[in-house]
Amino acid sequence: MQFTKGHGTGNDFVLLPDPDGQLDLTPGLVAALCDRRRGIGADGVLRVVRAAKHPDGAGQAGEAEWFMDYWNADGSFAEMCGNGSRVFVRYLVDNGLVTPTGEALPVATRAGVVRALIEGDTVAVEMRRPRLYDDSTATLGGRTLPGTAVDVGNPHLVCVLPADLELGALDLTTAPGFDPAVFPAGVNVEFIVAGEPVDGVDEHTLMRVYERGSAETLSCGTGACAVAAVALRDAGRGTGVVAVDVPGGRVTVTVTEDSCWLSGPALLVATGEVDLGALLAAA
Ligand SMILES: N[C@@H](CCC[C@H](N)C(=O)O)C(=O)O
Repeated sequence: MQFTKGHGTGNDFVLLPDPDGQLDLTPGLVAALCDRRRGIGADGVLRVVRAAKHPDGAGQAGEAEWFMDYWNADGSFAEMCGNGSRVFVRYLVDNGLVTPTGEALPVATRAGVVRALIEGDTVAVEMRRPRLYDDSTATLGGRTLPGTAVDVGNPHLVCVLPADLELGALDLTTAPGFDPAVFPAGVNVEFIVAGEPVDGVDEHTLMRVYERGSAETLSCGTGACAVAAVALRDAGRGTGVVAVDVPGGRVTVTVTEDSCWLSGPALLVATGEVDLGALLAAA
C-alpha cells in the first residue's frame, strides 16, 4: 500500500490514501504503522477517504469532499487533530485531490467540518472556538497541578506551571494522572509557562503536551488552541492572537468571537510502499 509521511511542527503522521474506504484499518494495524522501531513511526494515522465513503464522514459529504479519518498511535480514535488537519490539507493539495481556489477548503472530521487556507509552507485551519468548561487537576511526579478543562472538539486539560517547576525538566515519559469523572474518555494534558513578549501577537506561551493515545509529542494543534484560550482568559481577554512554542517549533493561534485559527508549517517529507501483511505479521 502507498503511504506518505508528513508533519506539522514535528507532530508526525502516516497518511494512507483510501478514497473509497476499502482498507480494513484496525487498531492493531494503526499501532503497527506508528511503531517507531518495527513500523514507519508516527504520532498518528490519517486515512484520506471521501466523506461519502466513511460512516463518520457521510453526514458532512454535502459540505466537504474529504474526511480526515484520524487515529492515535495506540490505535484509538480522536474526534479532532489540529496539526493532522493541516497536514491532511497539504496532502490533498499536493496530490491534486483538491484545487486551491483562494477560498477556505472544507475538510470533514469527527468534530465537524474545518476550513483551511494554504500559503507557502503554512497551512491555517479554522476550528471551533475552544470552550473552557471546568477546573480540574493533573498529577505529575507526585505533584497535583491545577488546570482548566477545555473542549476543542477533543478534550484538553491546560495546567499553568507553578514558579518552582521548570517546563523543560518535567518528566513526561509516563502519563499524567487526571480525574476520570471530568474526562471519562481520557484527556490530552498541556503544561504551560508564559514566554517573553513577541511582536505582532497578544500573548506568548510555551507548552509541552502529553497526548491521549500518543504519549508526549513535539506539538499538538488542538492543544495549542486550548492553551491560547487559557492564556487569553488569564490575560483578561476573550479574543486575540497567541504564539505558542512547542518542542517542535511555533504555531500561531487566533481566537475570535466564534472560531479559532491554528496556523503553522505543514510538510510532506516522504512517500513509499508499505507491506501491511508483513507489518502485521511482525507486530
Ligand atoms: N496532535 C493532535 C491531537 C491528536 C488527538 C489527541 N491525541 C486526542 O486523542 O484527542 C493535534 O494536533 O491536535
